[in-house]
Amino acid sequence: MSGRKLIRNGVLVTASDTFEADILIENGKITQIGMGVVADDRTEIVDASGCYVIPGGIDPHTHLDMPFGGTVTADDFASGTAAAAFGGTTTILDFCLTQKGKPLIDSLKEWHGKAEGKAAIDYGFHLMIGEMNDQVLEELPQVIEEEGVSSFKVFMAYKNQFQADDGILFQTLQKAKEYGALVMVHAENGDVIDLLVRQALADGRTAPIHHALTRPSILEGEATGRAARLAALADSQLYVVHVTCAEAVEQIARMRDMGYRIWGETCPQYLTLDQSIMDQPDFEGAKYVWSPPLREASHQDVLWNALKSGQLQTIGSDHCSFNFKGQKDLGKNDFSKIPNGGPVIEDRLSILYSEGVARGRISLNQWVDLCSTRASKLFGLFPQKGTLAVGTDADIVIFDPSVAREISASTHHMNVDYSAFEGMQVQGCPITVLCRGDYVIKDRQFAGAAGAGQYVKRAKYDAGAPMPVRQTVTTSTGG
Ligand SMILES: NC(=O)NCCC(=O)O
Ligand SMILES: [Zn+2]
Ligand SMILES: [Zn+2]
Repeated sequence: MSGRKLIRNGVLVTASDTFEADILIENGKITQIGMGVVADDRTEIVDASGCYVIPGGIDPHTHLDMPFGGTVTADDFASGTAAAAFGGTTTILDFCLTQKGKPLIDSLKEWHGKAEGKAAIDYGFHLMIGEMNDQVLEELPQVIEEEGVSSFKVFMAYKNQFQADDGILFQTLQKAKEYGALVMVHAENGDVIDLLVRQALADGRTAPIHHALTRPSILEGEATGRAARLAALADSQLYVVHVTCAEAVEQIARMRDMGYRIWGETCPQYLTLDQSIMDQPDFEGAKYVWSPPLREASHQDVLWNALKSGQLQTIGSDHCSFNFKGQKDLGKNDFSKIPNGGPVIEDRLSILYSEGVARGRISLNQWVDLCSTRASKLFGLFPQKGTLAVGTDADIVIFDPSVAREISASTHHMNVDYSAFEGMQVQGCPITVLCRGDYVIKDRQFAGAAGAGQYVKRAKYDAGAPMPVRQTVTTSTGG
Protein backbone atom coordinates (compact mmCIF):
# COMPACT_ATOMS: atom_id res chain seq x y z
CA MET A 1 0.00 0.00 0.00
CA SER A 2 1.33 3.42 -0.95
CA GLY A 3 2.64 5.78 1.72
CA ARG A 4 1.24 9.20 2.52
CA LYS A 5 2.12 11.83 -0.03
CA LEU A 6 1.26 15.50 -0.22
CA ILE A 7 1.48 17.13 -3.64
CA ARG A 8 2.08 20.82 -3.12
CA ASN A 9 2.29 24.02 -5.19
CA GLY A 10 0.71 22.65 -8.36
CA VAL A 11 -2.21 23.86 -10.46
CA LEU A 12 -4.92 21.21 -10.46
CA VAL A 13 -6.75 20.69 -13.75
CA THR A 14 -9.86 18.57 -14.07
CA ALA A 15 -12.35 18.30 -16.92
CA SER A 16 -14.24 21.22 -15.40
CA ASP A 17 -11.92 23.27 -13.17
CA THR A 18 -8.46 24.79 -12.88
CA PHE A 19 -7.30 25.86 -9.43
CA GLU A 20 -4.35 25.94 -7.05
CA ALA A 21 -4.53 23.35 -4.27
CA ASP A 22 -2.59 20.66 -2.43
CA ILE A 23 -3.57 16.98 -2.70
CA LEU A 24 -3.13 14.52 0.16
CA ILE A 25 -2.85 10.84 -0.74
CA GLU A 26 -3.34 8.04 1.79
CA ASN A 27 -3.65 4.32 1.12
CA GLY A 28 -3.79 4.87 -2.61
CA LYS A 29 -6.71 7.31 -2.49
CA ILE A 30 -7.05 11.09 -2.54
CA THR A 31 -8.13 12.06 0.99
CA GLN A 32 -7.89 15.86 0.96
CA ILE A 33 -7.80 18.62 -1.64
CA GLY A 34 -7.33 22.20 -0.49
CA MET A 35 -5.00 25.02 0.32
CA GLY A 36 -2.54 24.60 3.19
CA VAL A 37 -3.14 20.90 3.86
CA VAL A 38 -1.05 20.03 6.92
CA ALA A 39 1.49 17.22 6.65
CA ASP A 40 2.89 15.16 9.51
CA ASP A 41 6.49 13.94 9.49
CA ARG A 42 5.50 10.59 7.92
CA THR A 43 4.19 12.35 4.83
CA GLU A 44 6.35 12.66 1.74
CA ILE A 45 6.13 16.11 0.17
CA VAL A 46 6.00 16.12 -3.64
CA ASP A 47 6.66 19.55 -5.10
CA ALA A 48 4.66 20.38 -8.23
CA SER A 49 5.75 24.02 -8.60
CA GLY A 50 5.22 25.30 -12.13
CA CYS A 51 3.32 22.14 -13.09
CA TYR A 52 -0.20 21.04 -13.82
CA VAL A 53 -1.56 18.26 -11.64
CA ILE A 54 -4.04 16.21 -13.66
CA PRO A 55 -5.89 12.90 -13.36
CA GLY A 56 -3.93 10.00 -14.83
CA GLY A 57 -4.61 9.50 -18.50
CA ILE A 58 -7.05 6.77 -19.54
CA ASP A 59 -6.27 5.26 -22.93
CA PRO A 60 -9.46 3.59 -24.16
CA HIS A 61 -7.85 1.93 -27.17
CA THR A 62 -4.72 -0.25 -27.03
CA HIS A 63 -3.54 -3.51 -28.58
CA LEU A 64 -0.79 -5.15 -26.52
CA ASP A 65 0.59 -8.64 -27.12
CA MET A 66 -1.88 -9.03 -29.95
CA PRO A 67 -1.50 -11.42 -32.88
CA PHE A 68 -2.24 -9.60 -36.13
CA GLY A 69 -1.25 -9.96 -39.79
CA GLY A 70 0.87 -13.07 -39.23
CA THR A 71 2.89 -11.59 -36.39
CA VAL A 72 2.45 -10.30 -32.82
CA THR A 73 2.62 -6.67 -31.68
CA ALA A 74 6.07 -5.54 -30.60
CA ASP A 75 4.82 -4.25 -27.25
CA ASP A 76 3.47 -6.61 -24.64
CA PHE A 77 1.84 -5.55 -21.37
CA ALA A 78 5.22 -4.94 -19.71
CA SER A 79 6.78 -2.61 -22.28
CA GLY A 80 3.47 -1.12 -23.41
CA THR A 81 2.23 -0.12 -19.97
CA ALA A 82 5.64 1.22 -18.88
CA ALA A 83 5.72 3.39 -22.02
CA ALA A 84 2.13 4.45 -21.36
CA ALA A 85 3.15 5.60 -17.88
CA PHE A 86 6.05 7.63 -19.26
CA GLY A 87 3.40 9.34 -21.36
CA GLY A 88 1.10 10.10 -18.41
CA THR A 89 -1.38 7.25 -18.79
CA THR A 90 -2.35 5.25 -15.69
CA THR A 91 -5.15 3.05 -17.06
CA ILE A 92 -5.53 1.34 -20.42
CA LEU A 93 -8.45 -0.52 -21.94
CA ASP A 94 -7.06 -3.21 -24.21
CA PHE A 95 -8.93 -5.17 -26.88
CA CYS A 96 -9.36 -8.85 -26.10
CA LEU A 97 -9.67 -10.75 -29.37
CA THR A 98 -12.01 -13.71 -29.62
CA GLN A 99 -12.22 -16.68 -31.97
CA LYS A 100 -15.24 -18.33 -33.51
CA GLY A 101 -16.37 -21.29 -31.42
CA LYS A 102 -14.17 -20.42 -28.46
CA PRO A 103 -15.98 -19.39 -25.24
CA LEU A 104 -15.72 -15.66 -24.58
CA ILE A 105 -14.62 -16.39 -21.04
CA ASP A 106 -11.65 -18.39 -22.34
CA SER A 107 -10.54 -15.44 -24.49
CA LEU A 108 -10.75 -13.17 -21.45
CA LYS A 109 -8.69 -15.67 -19.44
CA GLU A 110 -6.08 -15.62 -22.19
CA TRP A 111 -5.93 -11.80 -22.04
CA HIS A 112 -5.65 -11.85 -18.23
CA GLY A 113 -2.69 -14.19 -18.69
CA LYS A 114 -1.00 -11.68 -20.99
CA ALA A 115 -1.41 -8.80 -18.52
CA GLU A 116 -0.92 -10.39 -15.10
CA GLY A 117 2.54 -9.98 -13.65
CA LYS A 118 3.45 -7.58 -16.46
CA ALA A 119 1.24 -4.49 -16.37
CA ALA A 120 2.76 -1.51 -14.56
CA ILE A 121 -0.50 0.47 -14.62
CA ASP A 122 -4.15 -0.47 -14.23
CA TYR A 123 -6.02 -2.10 -17.08
CA GLY A 124 -9.38 -3.36 -18.27
CA PHE A 125 -10.54 -5.15 -21.39
CA HIS A 126 -13.01 -4.57 -24.21
CA LEU A 127 -14.25 -7.80 -25.78
CA MET A 128 -14.44 -8.43 -29.52
CA ILE A 129 -17.70 -9.91 -30.80
CA GLY A 130 -17.13 -11.75 -34.07
CA GLU A 131 -20.11 -14.10 -34.12
CA MET A 132 -23.56 -14.30 -32.59
CA ASN A 133 -25.07 -17.60 -31.47
CA ASP A 134 -26.63 -19.24 -28.40
CA GLN A 135 -23.28 -19.63 -26.65
CA VAL A 136 -22.36 -15.96 -27.10
CA LEU A 137 -25.84 -14.86 -26.03
CA GLU A 138 -25.56 -16.97 -22.91
CA GLU A 139 -22.15 -15.63 -21.99
CA LEU A 140 -22.76 -11.91 -22.51
CA PRO A 141 -24.47 -11.22 -19.15
CA GLN A 142 -21.70 -13.06 -17.31
CA VAL A 143 -19.05 -11.08 -19.16
CA ILE A 144 -20.67 -7.83 -18.04
CA GLU A 145 -21.80 -8.74 -14.52
CA GLU A 146 -18.98 -11.00 -13.34
CA GLU A 147 -15.99 -10.05 -15.47
CA GLY A 148 -16.66 -6.31 -15.41
CA VAL A 149 -16.30 -6.04 -19.18
CA SER A 150 -18.99 -3.58 -20.25
CA SER A 151 -17.85 -2.74 -23.79
CA PHE A 152 -17.87 -4.86 -26.94
CA LYS A 153 -15.96 -4.31 -30.16
CA VAL A 154 -17.33 -5.13 -33.59
CA PHE A 155 -15.11 -4.85 -36.67
CA MET A 156 -16.89 -3.76 -39.86
CA ALA A 157 -13.61 -4.31 -41.79
CA TYR A 158 -10.75 -6.84 -42.05
CA LYS A 159 -12.72 -9.25 -44.24
CA ASN A 160 -12.06 -12.96 -43.61
CA GLN A 161 -10.27 -12.06 -40.39
CA PHE A 162 -12.17 -10.03 -37.79
CA GLN A 163 -15.05 -8.62 -39.83
CA ALA A 164 -18.61 -9.18 -38.59
CA ASP A 165 -21.73 -8.62 -40.67
CA ASP A 166 -24.49 -6.09 -40.01
CA GLY A 167 -26.69 -8.73 -38.38
CA ILE A 168 -24.02 -9.48 -35.78
CA LEU A 169 -23.50 -5.77 -35.18
CA PHE A 170 -27.23 -5.15 -34.82
CA GLN A 171 -27.76 -8.00 -32.38
CA THR A 172 -24.74 -6.89 -30.35
CA LEU A 173 -26.30 -3.41 -30.16
CA GLN A 174 -29.61 -4.89 -29.03
CA LYS A 175 -27.94 -6.94 -26.30
CA ALA A 176 -25.79 -3.99 -25.22
CA LYS A 177 -28.94 -1.94 -24.73
CA GLU A 178 -30.57 -4.78 -22.77
CA TYR A 179 -27.62 -5.55 -20.49
CA GLY A 180 -25.93 -2.13 -20.18
CA ALA A 181 -22.83 -2.20 -22.38
CA LEU A 182 -21.26 0.11 -24.94
CA VAL A 183 -20.69 -1.19 -28.48
CA MET A 184 -17.54 0.04 -30.21
CA VAL A 185 -17.10 -0.18 -33.97
CA HIS A 186 -14.18 -0.10 -36.37
CA ALA A 187 -16.18 1.61 -39.09
CA GLU A 188 -14.96 0.94 -42.62
CA ASN A 189 -16.76 -0.92 -45.41
CA GLY A 190 -14.67 -4.09 -45.37
CA ASP A 191 -16.32 -5.76 -48.39
CA VAL A 192 -15.65 -2.87 -50.76
CA ILE A 193 -12.13 -2.36 -49.39
CA ASP A 194 -11.38 -6.03 -49.98
CA LEU A 195 -12.40 -5.63 -53.63
CA LEU A 196 -10.38 -2.42 -54.10
CA VAL A 197 -7.32 -4.09 -52.56
CA ARG A 198 -7.55 -7.08 -54.87
CA GLN A 199 -7.97 -4.78 -57.90
CA ALA A 200 -4.92 -2.70 -56.88
CA LEU A 201 -2.71 -5.75 -56.41
CA ALA A 202 -3.84 -7.23 -59.74
CA ASP A 203 -2.78 -3.92 -61.38
CA GLY A 204 0.66 -4.10 -59.74
CA ARG A 205 -0.03 -1.26 -57.29
CA THR A 206 1.77 -2.82 -54.33
CA ALA A 207 3.49 0.08 -52.48
CA PRO A 208 2.38 1.28 -48.99
CA ILE A 209 0.54 4.37 -50.34
CA HIS A 210 -1.98 2.02 -51.99
CA HIS A 211 -3.07 0.91 -48.53
CA ALA A 212 -4.49 4.42 -48.11
CA LEU A 213 -5.79 4.75 -51.65
CA THR A 214 -7.82 1.53 -51.39
CA ARG A 215 -9.51 2.67 -48.17
CA PRO A 216 -11.06 6.02 -49.18
CA SER A 217 -12.73 8.20 -46.56
CA ILE A 218 -16.14 7.79 -48.17
CA LEU A 219 -16.08 4.13 -47.05
CA GLU A 220 -15.40 5.19 -43.47
CA GLY A 221 -18.25 7.72 -43.64
CA GLU A 222 -20.58 5.10 -45.10
CA ALA A 223 -19.80 2.52 -42.40
CA THR A 224 -20.02 5.12 -39.63
CA GLY A 225 -23.44 6.23 -40.83
CA ARG A 226 -24.61 2.62 -41.17
CA ALA A 227 -23.47 1.70 -37.66
CA ALA A 228 -25.05 4.85 -36.22
CA ARG A 229 -28.38 4.08 -37.87
CA LEU A 230 -28.31 0.48 -36.63
CA ALA A 231 -27.63 1.82 -33.13
CA ALA A 232 -30.55 4.22 -33.49
CA LEU A 233 -32.83 1.38 -34.59
CA ALA A 234 -31.72 -0.71 -31.61
CA ASP A 235 -32.08 2.36 -29.34
CA SER A 236 -28.56 1.51 -28.22
CA GLN A 237 -25.33 3.40 -27.61
CA LEU A 238 -22.41 3.38 -30.01
CA TYR A 239 -18.75 4.42 -29.77
CA VAL A 240 -16.88 4.84 -33.05
CA VAL A 241 -13.16 4.17 -32.62
CA HIS A 242 -10.36 5.93 -34.51
CA VAL A 243 -12.39 8.47 -36.50
CA THR A 244 -10.15 9.90 -39.23
CA CYS A 245 -12.20 11.99 -41.64
CA ALA A 246 -14.80 14.66 -42.30
CA GLU A 247 -17.30 12.15 -43.71
CA ALA A 248 -17.35 10.15 -40.45
CA VAL A 249 -17.47 13.26 -38.23
CA GLU A 250 -20.44 14.49 -40.24
CA GLN A 251 -22.35 11.25 -39.64
CA ILE A 252 -21.64 11.29 -35.91
CA ALA A 253 -22.56 14.96 -35.56
CA ARG A 254 -25.82 14.50 -37.47
CA MET A 255 -26.95 11.57 -35.32
CA ARG A 256 -25.92 13.32 -32.09
CA ASP A 257 -27.89 16.37 -33.20
CA MET A 258 -30.92 14.12 -33.37
CA GLY A 259 -30.26 13.06 -29.78
CA TYR A 260 -28.76 9.62 -30.37
CA ARG A 261 -26.10 8.28 -28.02
CA ILE A 262 -23.22 8.19 -30.49
CA TRP A 263 -19.66 8.84 -29.34
CA GLY A 264 -16.49 9.28 -31.34
CA GLU A 265 -12.78 8.83 -30.68
CA THR A 266 -9.86 10.07 -32.73
CA CYS A 267 -6.12 9.53 -32.31
CA PRO A 268 -2.97 11.70 -32.30
CA GLN A 269 -1.79 10.30 -35.64
CA TYR A 270 -4.90 11.46 -37.50
CA LEU A 271 -4.59 14.92 -35.97
CA THR A 272 -0.95 15.45 -36.91
CA LEU A 273 0.15 13.21 -39.80
CA ASP A 274 -1.20 13.11 -43.34
CA GLN A 275 -1.25 10.61 -46.18
CA SER A 276 1.68 12.14 -48.10
CA ILE A 277 4.07 10.60 -45.56
CA MET A 278 3.11 7.15 -46.89
CA ASP A 279 4.43 7.95 -50.37
CA GLN A 280 8.13 7.87 -49.50
CA PRO A 281 10.87 5.76 -51.13
CA ASP A 282 12.51 2.71 -49.52
CA PHE A 283 9.25 1.34 -48.13
CA GLU A 284 9.30 4.07 -45.41
CA GLY A 285 5.56 4.57 -45.90
CA ALA A 286 4.95 1.18 -44.24
CA LYS A 287 5.66 2.80 -40.86
CA TYR A 288 2.42 4.77 -41.26
CA VAL A 289 0.07 1.99 -42.31
CA TRP A 290 -2.99 2.29 -40.10
CA SER A 291 -6.57 1.27 -40.74
CA PRO A 292 -8.40 3.49 -41.33
CA PRO A 293 -5.48 5.15 -43.11
CA LEU A 294 -3.98 8.59 -42.70
CA ARG A 295 -6.01 11.12 -44.72
CA GLU A 296 -5.29 14.28 -46.69
CA ALA A 297 -4.22 17.16 -44.44
CA SER A 298 -7.57 18.96 -44.85
CA HIS A 299 -9.26 16.40 -42.57
CA GLN A 300 -7.10 17.45 -39.60
CA ASP A 301 -8.88 20.79 -39.13
CA VAL A 302 -12.22 19.00 -39.16
CA LEU A 303 -11.02 16.62 -36.43
CA TRP A 304 -9.64 19.44 -34.26
CA ASN A 305 -12.88 21.39 -34.64
CA ALA A 306 -14.86 18.28 -33.73
CA LEU A 307 -12.82 17.86 -30.54
CA LYS A 308 -13.26 21.51 -29.67
CA SER A 309 -17.01 21.52 -30.29
CA GLY A 310 -17.67 18.17 -28.59
CA GLN A 311 -18.66 16.23 -31.71
CA LEU A 312 -15.77 13.84 -30.90
CA GLN A 313 -15.22 13.11 -27.24
CA THR A 314 -12.13 10.98 -26.62
CA ILE A 315 -8.54 10.41 -27.68
CA GLY A 316 -7.31 6.83 -27.96
CA SER A 317 -3.82 5.88 -29.01
CA ASP A 318 -4.85 2.75 -30.98
CA HIS A 319 -1.37 1.66 -29.97
CA CYS A 320 -0.56 -1.40 -32.10
CA SER A 321 3.19 -1.42 -32.63
CA PHE A 322 5.21 -3.42 -35.13
CA ASN A 323 8.91 -3.09 -35.84
CA PHE A 324 9.88 -1.66 -39.21
CA LYS A 325 12.50 -4.36 -39.62
CA GLY A 326 11.13 -7.89 -39.38
CA GLN A 327 7.44 -7.01 -39.08
CA LYS A 328 6.32 -4.14 -41.32
CA ASP A 329 8.51 -5.62 -44.06
CA LEU A 330 6.24 -8.66 -44.28
CA GLY A 331 4.47 -6.45 -46.82
CA LYS A 332 7.50 -5.38 -48.81
CA ASN A 333 5.99 -6.59 -52.09
CA ASP A 334 2.32 -6.37 -51.16
CA PHE A 335 0.89 -3.52 -49.05
CA SER A 336 -1.99 -5.74 -47.88
CA LYS A 337 0.52 -7.85 -45.92
CA ILE A 338 1.94 -4.90 -43.94
CA PRO A 339 0.78 -5.34 -40.32
CA ASN A 340 -1.63 -2.48 -39.58
CA GLY A 341 -0.92 -0.13 -36.69
CA GLY A 342 1.72 1.99 -35.04
CA PRO A 343 3.34 3.05 -31.75
CA VAL A 344 1.46 5.90 -30.03
CA ILE A 345 0.77 4.92 -26.40
CA GLU A 346 3.59 7.08 -25.00
CA ASP A 347 2.85 10.20 -27.03
CA ARG A 348 -0.93 10.61 -26.64
CA LEU A 349 -1.13 13.18 -23.83
CA SER A 350 1.93 15.15 -24.89
CA ILE A 351 0.82 15.54 -28.50
CA LEU A 352 -2.65 16.59 -27.41
CA TYR A 353 -1.21 19.14 -25.00
CA SER A 354 1.39 20.48 -27.41
CA GLU A 355 -0.64 20.51 -30.63
CA GLY A 356 -3.94 21.12 -28.86
CA VAL A 357 -3.65 23.24 -25.72
CA ALA A 358 -0.38 25.05 -26.44
CA ARG A 359 -1.63 25.97 -29.92
CA GLY A 360 -5.00 27.18 -28.63
CA ARG A 361 -7.06 24.51 -30.38
CA ILE A 362 -8.55 23.03 -27.18
CA SER A 363 -8.65 24.21 -23.57
CA LEU A 364 -6.71 22.70 -20.66
CA ASN A 365 -9.93 21.26 -19.28
CA GLN A 366 -10.87 19.77 -22.63
CA TRP A 367 -7.43 18.15 -22.76
CA VAL A 368 -8.12 16.39 -19.45
CA ASP A 369 -11.63 15.44 -20.53
CA LEU A 370 -10.46 14.04 -23.88
CA CYS A 371 -7.49 12.12 -22.49
CA SER A 372 -9.02 10.86 -19.26
CA THR A 373 -12.39 11.89 -17.83
CA ARG A 374 -14.71 11.17 -20.72
CA ALA A 375 -13.34 7.68 -21.27
CA SER A 376 -13.76 7.04 -17.55
CA LYS A 377 -17.43 8.03 -17.73
CA LEU A 378 -18.22 6.15 -20.93
CA PHE A 379 -16.47 2.94 -19.91
CA GLY A 380 -17.72 2.59 -16.34
CA LEU A 381 -14.64 3.76 -14.42
CA PHE A 382 -16.00 7.04 -13.05
CA PRO A 383 -15.52 8.40 -10.44
CA GLN A 384 -12.91 5.88 -9.25
CA LYS A 385 -10.67 7.02 -12.10
CA GLY A 386 -10.47 10.01 -14.43
CA THR A 387 -10.78 12.91 -12.00
CA LEU A 388 -9.21 14.53 -8.94
CA ALA A 389 -11.68 14.24 -6.05
CA VAL A 390 -11.66 13.04 -2.46
CA GLY A 391 -12.20 9.28 -2.32
CA THR A 392 -11.01 8.52 -5.83
CA ASP A 393 -7.93 6.50 -6.84
CA ALA A 394 -4.77 8.60 -6.59
CA ASP A 395 -3.95 8.21 -10.29
CA ILE A 396 -2.16 11.50 -10.77
CA VAL A 397 0.20 13.07 -13.32
CA ILE A 398 2.46 16.03 -12.63
CA PHE A 399 2.89 17.62 -16.03
CA ASP A 400 5.49 20.34 -16.66
CA PRO A 401 4.33 22.58 -19.51
CA SER A 402 7.69 24.37 -19.70
CA VAL A 403 9.71 21.34 -20.90
CA ALA A 404 10.37 21.43 -24.63
CA ARG A 405 11.53 18.18 -26.19
CA GLU A 406 11.71 16.20 -29.42
CA ILE A 407 9.94 12.88 -29.90
CA SER A 408 12.34 10.19 -31.08
CA ALA A 409 12.75 6.43 -31.18
CA SER A 410 16.15 6.98 -29.59
CA THR A 411 14.52 8.23 -26.37
CA HIS A 412 11.08 6.62 -26.31
CA HIS A 413 10.24 3.60 -24.13
CA MET A 414 8.08 1.62 -26.52
CA ASN A 415 9.62 -1.66 -27.67
CA VAL A 416 9.70 -0.68 -31.33
CA ASP A 417 12.44 0.42 -33.70
CA TYR A 418 10.89 3.65 -35.02
CA SER A 419 8.72 6.54 -33.92
CA ALA A 420 5.74 7.59 -36.03
CA PHE A 421 6.38 11.13 -34.77
CA GLU A 422 10.18 11.20 -35.19
CA GLY A 423 11.51 14.75 -34.88
CA MET A 424 8.22 16.29 -33.73
CA GLN A 425 8.88 19.13 -31.27
CA VAL A 426 6.52 18.98 -28.32
CA GLN A 427 5.93 21.39 -25.48
CA GLY A 428 5.27 19.80 -22.08
CA CYS A 429 6.17 16.51 -20.42
CA PRO A 430 4.81 14.22 -17.68
CA ILE A 431 7.38 14.39 -14.88
CA THR A 432 5.89 12.23 -12.16
CA VAL A 433 3.11 9.66 -12.50
CA LEU A 434 1.29 7.94 -9.65
CA CYS A 435 -1.02 4.95 -9.98
CA ARG A 436 -3.14 4.44 -6.85
CA GLY A 437 -0.65 6.60 -4.98
CA ASP A 438 2.45 4.62 -6.00
CA TYR A 439 5.15 6.04 -8.22
CA VAL A 440 5.27 4.61 -11.70
CA ILE A 441 7.37 7.48 -13.01
CA LYS A 442 9.40 9.68 -10.66
CA ASP A 443 11.30 12.65 -12.04
CA ARG A 444 11.04 11.18 -15.57
CA GLN A 445 12.52 7.82 -14.49
CA PHE A 446 10.67 4.52 -14.28
CA ALA A 447 9.89 3.83 -10.62
CA GLY A 448 7.14 1.25 -11.02
CA ALA A 449 7.07 -2.51 -11.29
CA ALA A 450 5.84 -5.01 -13.81
CA GLY A 451 2.79 -6.60 -12.21
CA ALA A 452 1.89 -3.62 -10.00
CA GLY A 453 -0.99 -2.73 -12.31
CA GLN A 454 -4.40 -4.08 -11.32
CA TYR A 455 -7.29 -5.32 -13.41
CA VAL A 456 -10.29 -2.99 -13.09
CA LYS A 457 -13.79 -4.37 -13.29
CA ARG A 458 -15.98 -1.74 -14.88
CA ALA A 459 -19.56 -0.69 -14.19
CA LYS A 460 -22.31 -1.09 -16.76
CA TYR A 461 -22.89 1.62 -19.33
CA ASP A 462 -25.17 4.19 -17.74
CA ALA A 463 -27.65 5.19 -20.40
CA GLY A 464 -29.11 7.87 -18.15
CA ALA A 465 -25.99 9.89 -17.46
CA PRO A 466 -24.03 11.02 -20.47
CA MET A 467 -26.63 12.16 -23.01
CA PRO A 468 -25.13 14.26 -25.78
CA VAL A 469 -25.40 18.02 -25.69
CA ARG A 470 -27.03 19.49 -28.76
CA GLN A 471 -24.40 20.85 -31.11
CA THR A 472 -24.40 24.37 -32.45
CA VAL A 473 -21.27 24.08 -34.57
CA THR A 474 -21.65 22.81 -38.11
CA THR A 475 -19.03 20.64 -39.77
CA SER A 476 -17.59 21.02 -43.22
CA THR A 477 -17.78 17.80 -45.20
CA GLY A 478 -14.33 18.36 -46.61
CA GLY A 479 -15.75 18.39 -50.17
N1 LIG B 1 -5.69 0.56 -36.47
C1 LIG B 1 -4.78 -0.27 -36.91
O1 LIG B 1 -4.26 -0.07 -38.01
N2 LIG B 1 -4.42 -1.36 -36.19
C2 LIG B 1 -4.99 -1.80 -34.98
C3 LIG B 1 -6.23 -2.59 -35.18
C4 LIG B 1 -7.42 -1.68 -35.34
O2 LIG B 1 -7.74 -0.94 -34.43
O3 LIG B 1 -8.06 -1.71 -36.38
ZN1 LIG C 1 -9.66 -0.61 -35.84
ZN1 LIG D 1 -7.31 -0.46 -32.69
